[in-house]
Amino acid sequence: AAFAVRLLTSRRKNESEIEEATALAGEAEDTSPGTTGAVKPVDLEWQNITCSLSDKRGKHVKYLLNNVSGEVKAGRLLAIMGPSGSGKTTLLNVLAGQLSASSRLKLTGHLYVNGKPFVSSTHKVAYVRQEDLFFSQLTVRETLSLASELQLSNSLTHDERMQYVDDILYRLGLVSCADTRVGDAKVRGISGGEKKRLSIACELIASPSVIFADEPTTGLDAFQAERVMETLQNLAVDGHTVICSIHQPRGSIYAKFDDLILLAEGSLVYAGPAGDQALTYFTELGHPCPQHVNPAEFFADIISVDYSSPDNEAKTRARLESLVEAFNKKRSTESDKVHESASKSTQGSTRKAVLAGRKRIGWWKQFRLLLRRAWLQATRDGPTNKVRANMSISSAIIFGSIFWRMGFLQTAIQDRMGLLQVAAINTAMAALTKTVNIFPKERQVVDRERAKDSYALGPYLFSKLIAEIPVSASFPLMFGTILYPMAGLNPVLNRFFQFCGIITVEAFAASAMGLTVGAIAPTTEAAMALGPSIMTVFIVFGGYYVNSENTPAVFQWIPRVSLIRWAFQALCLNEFRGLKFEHQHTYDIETGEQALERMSFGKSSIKEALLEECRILLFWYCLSYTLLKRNTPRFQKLDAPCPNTSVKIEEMNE
Ligand SMILES: Nc1ncnc2c1ncn2[C@@H]1O[C@H](COP(=O)(O)OP(=O)(O)OP(=O)(O)O)[C@@H](O)[C@H]1O
Repeated sequence: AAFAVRLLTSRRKNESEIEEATALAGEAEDTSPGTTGAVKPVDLEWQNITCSLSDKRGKHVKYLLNNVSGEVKAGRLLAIMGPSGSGKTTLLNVLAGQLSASSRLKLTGHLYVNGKPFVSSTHKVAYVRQEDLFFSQLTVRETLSLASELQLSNSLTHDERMQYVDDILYRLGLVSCADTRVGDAKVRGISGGEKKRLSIACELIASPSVIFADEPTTGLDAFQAERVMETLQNLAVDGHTVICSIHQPRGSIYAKFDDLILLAEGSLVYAGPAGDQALTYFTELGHPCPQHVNPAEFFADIISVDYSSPDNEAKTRARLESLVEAFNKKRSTESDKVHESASKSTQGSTRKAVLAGRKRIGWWKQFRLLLRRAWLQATRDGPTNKVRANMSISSAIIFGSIFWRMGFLQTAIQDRMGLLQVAAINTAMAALTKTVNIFPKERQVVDRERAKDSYALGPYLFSKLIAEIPVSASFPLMFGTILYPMAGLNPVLNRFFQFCGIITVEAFAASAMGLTVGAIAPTTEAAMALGPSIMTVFIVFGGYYVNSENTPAVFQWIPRVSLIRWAFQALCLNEFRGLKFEHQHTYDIETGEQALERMSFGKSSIKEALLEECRILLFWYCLSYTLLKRNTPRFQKLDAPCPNTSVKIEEMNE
């Protein structure tokens, strides 16, 4: 059935045939829930959407959207245009049911899906955001395959799934770059336009009926922008309902729009068919579009307020107000007809409104898929791994040269302790900075995927931990293998292995702390500032600078939670037990055990210190889990307007 839809719709583009094709898809979807690719036709209608912003004391500040109404039918491409700050993204978010919740916002209005009131929990929409975020080391095909495995029904065989992915690659013109890695700032991957089309492709996997795209051409050159819009147009032709916000598109792009909404300062200036009808409407109001001028530029000119001088501002504002008023008048005369057609579509609709709620795949399957992705991401990230390897080797050589063959003189006791503290700090810092550098960006991708209910947080965090063990363990091992013999640490083979084991566990604890920092901090920059600051406190209470017995009572909890302290303590116990030092005076330290007594480590064991380190690791993991869970995005509720809202808005306009 899916195939029939595409064949029918790609060859014949007139509306009645699209209706026929989408109806066929709808029926197929109703009878066979495992089918992919079928698009249920969805008409959206919204009435009197008003979004107001108030200050902290609840006083009204401004309207982000002011009594906005409109509609879009299945198989049509609607463009929302308007100057910057006019409310395009806000309207798009409201229609997608994804306006971020805020106590300062109040959202009222009506939203209908195929004539039925919108219910957020049962509606599935695709939302292509402005920023394209992916796992950079996966290829285009791998990215899509994983999305398909996470989002599609279990009843599909591997071959069917691959066929489906190939089909989407083909439809979105991504075949030529299917096996190219997505790439990032460090490694060049696919182009900006290809990234945007990949974003659309990922959203298409679940065959959403409605596709929202927020400024899909921003940052693209003219050719790429044209291709992206062509893709959206084709999707509309395939039966999807497509709504995008866009800034001043060029003429050839404007020609692709079926419907148009013009917004200015949150108010409607026009809503209706694009093309000649829109131009005729403005001509009738005394604003003809000059010949050979791009209509999109013409609209931008007449609905923008010019702030270059008070005179210009007054003039352009008066023009804008008259346009808003004229459209309100037009709308109020048409409103009776709109209500009639809305009630007809409610009665006529026998199919379910939109995509039915999809069942998420099982925990272990999620874990396996995410483990594979995390593994590919960790092992393929050559530049990052190379930098980490170079850092581990060079810091080991530098510290090894400074603490070269320390020997067993009295002075070597201080040197050994200094080196062990430096090793603990270096290991923790390297693991922390790597995580806080990468995780905030990865979190954005994960947040988006989780908003689509692709997987749960548990399998994600667990798979990340497991996948990173071999890669993350290799750097402390490199560091230890070079440093240990250079510095002449305890020359027993077993002690060397324990040294490597301790710093590896510490690296994981620091990495888990990095996850928590990344979960709190809004940006990578904030995480990079916060992470090392917290670590500095742990360094101060790391056992070397302040003896735990001299720690003021109020701070005594800090050494207990300091991952540096437990790593340092374990390293000291591993190093000093059984060592003998040359001594001349009675007050000299003769044995390693005496040195440990001085540090107040005498009564503890490596096992106990390692257990504490593991507890800290677990604590940071659990905290990251809780914080990430709490950060699940919340969306603003759409309330019904008060009966006298329209009066209030009219009063405000006056
Ligand atoms: N949560 C919010 N709190 C306060 N102000 C907001 C919020 N969301 C949006 N705004 C304000 O509402 C106005 C409309 O914002 P919106 O992002 O919808 O505009 P836009 O037309 O998409 O702009 P652009 O084209 O520049 O992206 C702007 O003035 C913006 O600052």
